[in-house]
Amino acid sequence: EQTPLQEALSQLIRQLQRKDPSAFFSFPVTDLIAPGYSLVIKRPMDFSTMKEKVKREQYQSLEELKLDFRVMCENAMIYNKPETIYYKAAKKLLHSGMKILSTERLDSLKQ
Ligand SMILES: NC(=O)c1ccc2nc(N)sc2c1
Repeated sequence: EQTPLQEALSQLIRQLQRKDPSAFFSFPVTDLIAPGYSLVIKRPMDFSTMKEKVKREQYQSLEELKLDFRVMCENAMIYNKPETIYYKAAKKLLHSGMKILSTERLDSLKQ
């Protein structure tokens, strides 16, 4: 029952999640584990929310998924100090994820 776009986006999220082995980005960050998070971060994002958006067909394009992915990583680099494992994981995830989501890579898959 998934559209081709939903199928493609689900596959990309699976690939991105493999780059987050500690699962720091699997679920919404709570104020319980991250004091004051909801005061600092205006646009929370995580992989479970992205998957829900795919399911509800709330992404019209790959670009929109890329935006949420970037926001998710940047949130972690705003809230967490540079010396933390969360900041470092976010920086690494952003770089590896942007390669996975790069259009030239995806175009090459289409040919
Ligand atoms: N994605 C994040 O920014 C993140 C994830 C997990 C986590 N656990 C903590 N104790 S602070 C924290 C922050």
